[in-house]
Amino acid sequence: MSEQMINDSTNTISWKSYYELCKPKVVLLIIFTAVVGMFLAVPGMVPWQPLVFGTIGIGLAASSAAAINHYLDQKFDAKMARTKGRPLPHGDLNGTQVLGFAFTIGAIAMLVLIFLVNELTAFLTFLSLIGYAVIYTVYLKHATPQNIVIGGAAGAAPPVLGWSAVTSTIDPHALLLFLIIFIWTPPHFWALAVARREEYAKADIPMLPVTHGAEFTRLHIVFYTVLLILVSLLPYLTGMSGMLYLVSAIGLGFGFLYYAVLLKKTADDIIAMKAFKYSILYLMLLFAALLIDHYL
Ligand code: HEM
Ligand SMILES: CC(C)=CCC/C(C)=C/CC/C(C)=C/COP(=O)(O)OP(=O)(O)O
Repeated sequence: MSEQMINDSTNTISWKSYYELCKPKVVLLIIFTAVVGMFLAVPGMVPWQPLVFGTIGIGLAASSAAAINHYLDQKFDAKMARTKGRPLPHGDLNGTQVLGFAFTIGAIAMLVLIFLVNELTAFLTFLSLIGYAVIYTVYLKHATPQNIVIGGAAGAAPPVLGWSAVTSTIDPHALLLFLIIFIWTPPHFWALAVARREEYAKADIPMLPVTHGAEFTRLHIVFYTVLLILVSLLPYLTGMSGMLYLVSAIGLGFGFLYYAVLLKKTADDIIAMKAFKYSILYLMLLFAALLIDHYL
């Protein structure tokens, strides 16, 4: 192989690795919930500046948080099959490269939000970034099985960030969207954690199925899913959304409950992974329903 070809393939690997640091699929859904927040903030079309610069700023901040999480978690990631192939434990990038990348895109995010969106959105986005990348990753994750319940606040922030990008306010309706993602996070994560409990135990991370057992966690998944169905009715009950949203929320919610109850009954890890995958589809479709309903 020529030197040129080796260089080309090394470059491809490193671009792929930087991309992977951003947890692109998670960040894409985060961006979608933020954009829905933007659209719901106004009756007609969102002005293009907060739409474009808000999306870039929030997306880069979330990617920066994800890259910092890769840096701070590298020793734990190396111990789990699901995460040991990540760029740091796998040796594709070194710590300096990862931190350099995270701080660069984090700084760009902040500059874009401060100068091209508004200071409130920049401040709230910074809080979310620190909330996930530092408070959750360094402290909560290793301190308590309630880690993701509390840490979920950072992941639930994007609709509030999107809304404030457009209006420069923290709107009570945006807080309803926050609440939905906040309550969605435990069943989303615990479904995966139940299936991967042995790996979390091996890495010594006190996730709920490790500290309180799989059965207790499955019960909590059912409990939070019922709570999620109730909370998801609030946009309709407060007059923010209409019939299409209500029907979608109920249908999607009972779909989630079906998996939660099936998981409780069967205690099957394959069902746990199905419930986890459904949780992602659920959030995507619920926010799509909010968006479509807004323009009906
Ligand atoms: C504290 C909060 C959260 C925790 C602990 C959590 C945990 C996880 C974990 C462990 C995975 C598996 C990743 C993998 O296999 O590499 C995952 C996947 C995923 N999460 Fe979450 N999550 C949280 C919040 C969120 C939020 C707020 C969103 C979006 C709004 C989200 C969207 C996703 C998506 C789309 C995936 C699938 C990624 C893929 O297939 O590569 N998560 N989550
Ligand atoms: C807007 C903004 C700045 C928000 C940042 C929020 C953000 C990127 C949330 C991601 C949530 C997530 C994937 C948690 C899993 O972490 P984990 O370490 O438990 O999972 P892992 O084992 O897969 O790394």
